[in-house]
Amino acid sequence: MGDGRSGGGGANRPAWLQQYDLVGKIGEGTYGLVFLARTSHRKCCIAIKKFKQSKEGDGVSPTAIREIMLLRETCHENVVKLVNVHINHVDMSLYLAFDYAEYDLYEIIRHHREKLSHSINQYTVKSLLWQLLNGLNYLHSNWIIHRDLKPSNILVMGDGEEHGVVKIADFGLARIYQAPLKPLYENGVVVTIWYRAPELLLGAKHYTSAVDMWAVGCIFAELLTLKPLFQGVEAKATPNPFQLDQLDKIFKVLGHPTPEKWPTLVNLPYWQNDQQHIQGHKYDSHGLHNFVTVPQKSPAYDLLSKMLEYDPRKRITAAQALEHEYFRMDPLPGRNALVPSQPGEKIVNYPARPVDTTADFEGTVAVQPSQPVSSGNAASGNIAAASVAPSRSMPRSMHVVGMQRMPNAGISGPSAAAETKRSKYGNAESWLSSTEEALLRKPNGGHTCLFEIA
Ligand SMILES: Nc1ncnc2c1ncn2[C@@H]1O[C@H](COP(=O)(O)OP(=O)(O)OP(=O)(O)O)[C@@H](O)[C@H]1O
Repeated sequence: MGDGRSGGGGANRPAWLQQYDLVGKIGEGTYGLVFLARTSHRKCCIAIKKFKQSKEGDGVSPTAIREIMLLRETCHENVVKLVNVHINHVDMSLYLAFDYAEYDLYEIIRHHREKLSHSINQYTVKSLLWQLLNGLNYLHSNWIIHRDLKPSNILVMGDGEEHGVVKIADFGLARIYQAPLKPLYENGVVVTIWYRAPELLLGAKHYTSAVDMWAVGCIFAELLTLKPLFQGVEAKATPNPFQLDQLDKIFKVLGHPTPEKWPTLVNLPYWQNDQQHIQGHKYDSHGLHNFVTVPQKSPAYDLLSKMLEYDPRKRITAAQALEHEYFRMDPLPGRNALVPSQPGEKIVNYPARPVDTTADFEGTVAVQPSQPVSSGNAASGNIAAASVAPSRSMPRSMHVVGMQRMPNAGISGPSAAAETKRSKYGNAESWLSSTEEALLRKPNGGHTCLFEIA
């Protein structure tokens, strides 16, 4: 690399970008692009997530910056490490650099379904779930609710010291997305609703960490069956349209929710307002046992049904789930989820992440001068301080997958408008001292309750 494609090229490259050699684009989500890069000195792999600008071009909000500062403080083996943050003052776009993970649950499940045509072994399912719950328990204990858990956000490390270790990605980013970054509905990007909890689908105004446990239940079922459990068709109006089809899919499996079993159901807006489809329509439950491959009397089934409990206050918490009998019986969960479960069992070789090597970065300017790449972690709270994770596995193969080439915005210096924004938002460190965010509310029935949806 270092061939000039890496973000505007040569000597003009902003200081922070010079520590990375771009390999290519590895993905595109609702809010941005994800790139694979290597640190120039140590050749560690890094995933750089670039947030696209909203149509209004509002840039990065103070709330987003404050939120990112909090994310930089998180440190747990099962939570992906945010190693660096950069803001491009030219257009106030945001770059977050994370530890790179070769696999994710979306691709692992897909590989089993489409290539191997056999289920994921019990040890791997249990180890993936165990680690996911450990990471989630850490986040919830630190008042962070993910809000967008789905298989593509659950990463798994490739070859190396952390082989087979699960890393939760994209946690806390929902708060950054809220404003001013907007989802790109107009560009045809689909927001997955398959893992969304019923209370949110029914218009609940409060998030609790129980929404993440619902998503974990859906992911657990998908690991067992290789198929998404509730595959609703998304309603596309903005903002927050009523997702009737998703509720329909859930009710068909789990039966109609009742105020007897879920007392606060009667307060939910869509339960109150949509008499015809929701209250009035009676669903006969087909029963969860008809959709999953584990016996109804097994600990796995018991845990799954506790995760898919309608009433968020009764839904099992991550801490409680970790204590469940399922994790105390053979096969016991392990740190490397990808090793064979029994001697003699064949190891599954999952495909390396495809990389579009034709894509390139846009030029960027750091919030403050970056420090040289070092092996240690940077001082916390320093938004642009460079810190690079210990060596990561390199992708085993690189190939172009025919994605679109990114436009190159260039780095010709900030515009007057950008200068105004820089003076408004550029002093990132000042946000660290700001503690006025009402982060802590009383946990509700064991679940962390943090967010109020506008
Ligand atoms: N740290 C990382 N290492 C390796 N791949 C990553 C990393 N973070 C994200 N990815 C991958 O990049 C791709 C795009 O991720 P991104 O989070 O932008 O979108 P998404 O999860 O597919 O959708 P959404 O935007 O709706 O969350 C996904 O395949 C994801 O697994």
